[in-house]
Amino acid sequence: MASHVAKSLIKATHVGSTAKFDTARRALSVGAALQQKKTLQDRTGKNVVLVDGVRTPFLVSFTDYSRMMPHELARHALLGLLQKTGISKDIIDYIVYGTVIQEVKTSNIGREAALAAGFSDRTPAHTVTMACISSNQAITTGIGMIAAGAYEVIVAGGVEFMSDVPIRHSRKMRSLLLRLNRAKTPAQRLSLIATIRPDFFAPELPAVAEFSSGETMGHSADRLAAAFGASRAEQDEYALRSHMNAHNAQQKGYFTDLIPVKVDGRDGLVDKDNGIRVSTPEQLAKLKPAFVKPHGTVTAANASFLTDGASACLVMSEAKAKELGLRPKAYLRDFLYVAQDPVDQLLLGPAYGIPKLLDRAGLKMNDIDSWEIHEAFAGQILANLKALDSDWFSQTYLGRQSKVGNPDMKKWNAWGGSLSIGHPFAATGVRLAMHTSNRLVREDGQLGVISACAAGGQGVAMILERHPDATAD
Ligand SMILES: CC(=O)SCCNC(=O)CCNC(=O)[C@H](O)C(C)(C)COP(=O)(O)OP(=O)(O)OC[C@H]1O[C@@H](n2cnc3c(N)ncnc32)[C@H](O)[C@@H]1OP(=O)(O)O
Repeated sequence: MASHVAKSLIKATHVGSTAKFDTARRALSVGAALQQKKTLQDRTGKNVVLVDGVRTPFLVSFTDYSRMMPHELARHALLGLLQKTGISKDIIDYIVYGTVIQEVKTSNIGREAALAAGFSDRTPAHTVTMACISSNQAITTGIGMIAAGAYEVIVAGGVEFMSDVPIRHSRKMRSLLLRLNRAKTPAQRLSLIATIRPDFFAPELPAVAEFSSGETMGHSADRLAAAFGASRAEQDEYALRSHMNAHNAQQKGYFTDLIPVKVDGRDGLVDKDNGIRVSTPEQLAKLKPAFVKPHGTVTAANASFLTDGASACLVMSEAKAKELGLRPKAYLRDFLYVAQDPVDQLLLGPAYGIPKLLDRAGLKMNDIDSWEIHEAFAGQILANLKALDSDWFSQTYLGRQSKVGNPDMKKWNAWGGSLSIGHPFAATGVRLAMHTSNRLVREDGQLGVISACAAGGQGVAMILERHPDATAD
């Protein structure tokens, strides 16, 4: 850190630019405060930075966004990013965008959103999907593109829209309709129509469920919580903590990643998350199990709720950010993906990813100043915490000699998490990155870890390091 600051100061002095000198001086004072803390080596040769990021308010599905289309929400995120960073569309080389449940008409939603936002038709865009870690995948795809020297300026993000999902005809009906389309004579058509039976009309609704096992995420979370001995009371307590932390952060105006959305037909702007709801332990205890009935422990309040929302962030090399006069939030220092048994360990991504990431970076739990861990379910978080603190789990599944231990819970999701803020699957990764970056500034930290589980039994872990120029606005 100190050498980086010194280099930028020397460079600024050489070019004689007042603005650059001010930036370097500011960096020096922040850098001096941070120099006692650990700094990580760049692994890409490009010092890739997260310049800034935004998200639409995350709304409970079937509320204010319900009449929109997902690419419109994504368009707001892209335009909001341009407005917040003050950059021109023309400098964006490539857009990588995540979505999980695709709207069939806009399957490459990154491209449709970019066109709707008025980006040049010469700006390529592709859509990635990796369940709840899709926008992490978008960010890390961008890092790879920059590291490879293919592109310099990347927009990464994601959108999820649970107020409208594709509902299919049954397989029998689909097959019939396709064959009808190919029938050559009225007689052939009539004989096909004569095969229709009542069960042809049963629609296929998409489920938040694992394809390979057929089990819903909620059911799996309930089994996981039971396996790790996370009680209903502990889950409710964790969920309440998430809502209280989010409420506090919302009241203090910490969610500076939010960009307001104008929704047609609605007065005013949508400018805050609407799922944050501080309840009481008594109210929470009254709720019935949502998935495993009647004895399960996962309820509507200790599960993340179905959410609509979109996010976008700007990723480039540090040198490019300097050239453009931008003040990055954080270095994107390292990342990795993990995959494990999608039946019994479906939601244990953080328990696998965090130790591996820390080991690779030579860090311990207490080197981390800010944890932003996706809260799919309170029971899933508690299971991951118990796994991280278990020698048995570490020896049996991670090939480590001992556990990595417990994080300092004061540093864990201090602004709430997906349980309270919401979880539009493919948009959450950017929210985690922005809350990490902004918390590092407000809490005067240096290193932040993001981790999340995802359907398919996969997971991500990433390390961000505060940039000396970062502000929390
Ligand atoms: C890797 C991953 O991320 S996997 C995770 C993927 N995400 C999921 O699987 C989403 C899981 N969540 C869900 O499917 C749904 O939110 C469910 C099934 C849990 C709940 O859905 P619904 O039943 O529609 O929830 P709804 O909002 O109606 O709440 C049910 C009840 O709980 C109450 N409730 C919900 N949240 C709270 C809260 N925080 N405090 C107090 N009460 C609450 C509601 O008021 C409602 O009470 P009522 O029945 O008296 O009106």
